[in-house]
Order: sequence, then structure tokens, then C-alpha cells
Amino acid sequence: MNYFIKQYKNSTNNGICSINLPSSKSESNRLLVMNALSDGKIDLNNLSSARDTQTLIKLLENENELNTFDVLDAGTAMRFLTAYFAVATKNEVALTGTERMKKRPIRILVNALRSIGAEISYNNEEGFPPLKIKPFQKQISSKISIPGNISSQYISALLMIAPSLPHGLEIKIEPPVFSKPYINMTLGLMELSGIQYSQNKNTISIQYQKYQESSQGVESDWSASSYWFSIIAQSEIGKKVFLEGLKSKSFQGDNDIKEIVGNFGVSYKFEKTGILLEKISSAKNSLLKLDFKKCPDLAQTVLPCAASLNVDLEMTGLESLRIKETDRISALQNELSKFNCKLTEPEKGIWKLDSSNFKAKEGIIIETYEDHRMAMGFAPLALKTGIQIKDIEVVNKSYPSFWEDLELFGFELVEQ
Ligand SMILES: O=C(O)C1=C[C@@H](OP(=O)(O)O)[C@@H](O)[C@H](O)C1
Ligand SMILES: C=C(OP(=O)(O)O)C(=O)O
Repeated sequence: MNYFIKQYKNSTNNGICSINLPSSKSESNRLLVMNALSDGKIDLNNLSSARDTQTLIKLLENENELNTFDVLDAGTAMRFLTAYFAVATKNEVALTGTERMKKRPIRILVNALRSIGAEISYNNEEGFPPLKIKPFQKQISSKISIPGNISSQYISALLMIAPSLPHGLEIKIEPPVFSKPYINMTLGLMELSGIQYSQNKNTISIQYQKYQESSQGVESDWSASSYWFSIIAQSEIGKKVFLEGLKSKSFQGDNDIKEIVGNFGVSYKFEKTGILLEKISSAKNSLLKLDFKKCPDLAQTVLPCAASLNVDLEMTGLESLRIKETDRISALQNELSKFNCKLTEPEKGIWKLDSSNFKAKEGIIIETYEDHRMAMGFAPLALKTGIQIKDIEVVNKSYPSFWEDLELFGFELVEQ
């Protein structure tokens, strides 16, 4: 199904809308895997409603009955379960996903796991899911060296299983390290679950030990919050929204959104139960330099937003976007061009967004490429002109109530 999104139903409504964001799927999926590794010692509160998390819950709940585990399009579930089954499964299992998942690389993680003794084979194409994983026999090494520039999910997956290995694990991450806050999130949550580790620059050492009993709550999802930062950035001065469940101290690197969108005239204030956003000034129209290395998932929020505010961008750290739910660079190029904006790579690794000719023509149709962030990143542009978003169910991966929340805020959505 598609939605035609119009601007506010009632633009004179000045009341402050309060949005109940989903909880972080990244935190939820880590806690679920750690809980499974600890035989259920972690009391989990406020797990995410995201499909990625709900899928992982179901798979782990039925672990003893299933022999094929389908993660759909959840990258974290694929990578985390590969490591989990490599050390914890009692029977041979198959791990699979969507057609796109079968094109997301996993060789680096499989090689690392094989090097410590895991028995994993490829069902179709070498280097890609689906995988076949046999029960772990014997740890043959306790040292791994792994590139840090492809996906941090491989590293998080290895860190979480490290305490269960008889000889522990020493992981050397070869720089450059992308998505580092996600590695720190893994270590932070492991520490809260009683795991001790030591770190010397890019080498992390974890001895054999047991996850301890603990109770863990999940914060709201900062990546999901980013669409609200974008909406307020594109609203008139004085417009506000309250986002529930976000905290000033977070494991999520995507909380960088509050600083990035500060450049677009959005202020924020933490309160007891969340954060209040307000549009206080126009965007600075000078060239803005941004590095997405720590927060790649914010790119699809920030680029369309900058485009509509006529802010040109010079960017680094976009490399990992090519291997996510879709090739996010091409998807962004295609959809931004519908607004007369150009995304180019004039020098290797340096990206430019030219927003000077931004034009919102009525009736633009946004393709979403089976990627939730394409739908949610472009939806706020409805503040400029009515736009159509294709395949709206795509948001279920991370933010199932996204469209209801837009309506609550005052957008008018018409099914097409
Ligand atoms: O560990 C995680 O929870 C995630 C890590 C990031 O992936 P990469 O490490 O592949 O960049 C991010 O894009 C993804 O949405 C979630
Ligand atoms: C990249 C993402 O997720 P994953 O890699 O876990 O599929 C995302 O949510 O934007």
C-alpha cells in the first residue's frame, strides 16, 4: 500500500504533541542474545516493537523446535545469531533471510568464527547467507583480528559470545573503525550484565565468565527520533514536539542527531520523561560538513532534510550505506534527484549534496527500495508539498507506529 501525505490537517494547532517512540532495536537485540547466552538470567524490560526485535524474540523462543531460522531483513539478527549458534547450538541449524539479506556480506564474521573453531558453511553463494551452522566442538584459537570498516555488527556479535568461550577472546579491530558507538553499546550492555573486559586501543580482551543476573530496560530509539528532528527542522518557528523515553546519557550514537539538526535551527531540552524539540531559527545556509562514520543510519534523515532547507552538505563516512537494506547511496541519489538535488562523490570518500535548486513539485512519488529509512527520511518533505510514499509497510522493520504518529502530529495521510 502507498500513502499520499499532505501537510498538517490543522496548521493552527499549537498544542505540544507527545510521541511515544519505539524502544531501541539495537539495544533490544543485544539484550536478547545476551539473555539467551546466560540461559535467561537477564530480566528484559521495554523491548522494541520493531519487527527486527519481534523476529528475534520469536526465533529464540522457538530455538529448540526450529532448524531453519529466518531473520527476514534484520541485519543484527543475522550477524548476532550466526555467532550465537556457532557457539551455542546443540543441533545443526540453517540461518536465512530475505533476498536482500542474501546479498549482505557475512564472510568476515564467518571467517573469524571459523578461526576459533566454529563449523559454518554457505548454502548458496560463498560469503553470503544462507548459512549452515554445526554445534561447536573445540576452541582452537582465542585471538581474532577483524577489519573495522565493513560492519560493526560482526564485532558486536563476537564480543557477545566471547565470555562463553572456554579460552575467552582477544579481538583486534583493524582501523578505520566505522559505527564505533554500536561497539561501545555492546560493551556497555555487557558490562551492565556483569561481564568484565579490558581494552587497549583497538584490542578488546574478554575472559571466560558468566553473564550475571540483571534487570535491563531499553531506552527509546534515537534513530527513530531523527525523523521528528527533521520534521521540526522543516516546520515554522515555534513548532514543538515532545519525544518520550529519550535520555541525555545514551548508548546510542544516533543521539548525535540533536547536534546535527541544531544547524537547522532546532533546539532541544531534556525533561524527566523525554526531550522537547522546538524550531527556534532558520537553518544556516552555509556549507555544512558532516561525518556519518559514527551514525550511518542518520544519513537518510539528514540529507532530505538539508535538501529541503537549501543547505549544501560535504560528507564523509557514507561507505557502509551500500550494504544495508538497499544500496542507500543510489537510493538517495535517485529520490533526491526528484527534488532537483544532486548527491555526488567528487573525490573518493567525500560526498557532496547540492541543495541549491531544491524544488518540491506536487505529486512526487518516493520509492522506498524495501528500506524503512527511505520512507521515514523522505516523509517529512510532505511539509513542502504533498508527496506519495510507496510501500508504507516498510517502516515496520524499526518503527511500526510511524504513520499513526505522523497522524497524531497532524499530518493527513490518504491511502492510494
Ligand atoms: O549494531 C547495530 O545495532 C547496528 C549497527 C549499524 O550497522 P553497521 O555496523 O553495519 O554499520 C547500524 O547501521 C544498524 O542499523 C544497527
Ligand atoms: C541498517 C539497519 O539495520 P540492520 O543492519 O540491522 O538490518 C538499519 O536499521 O538502518
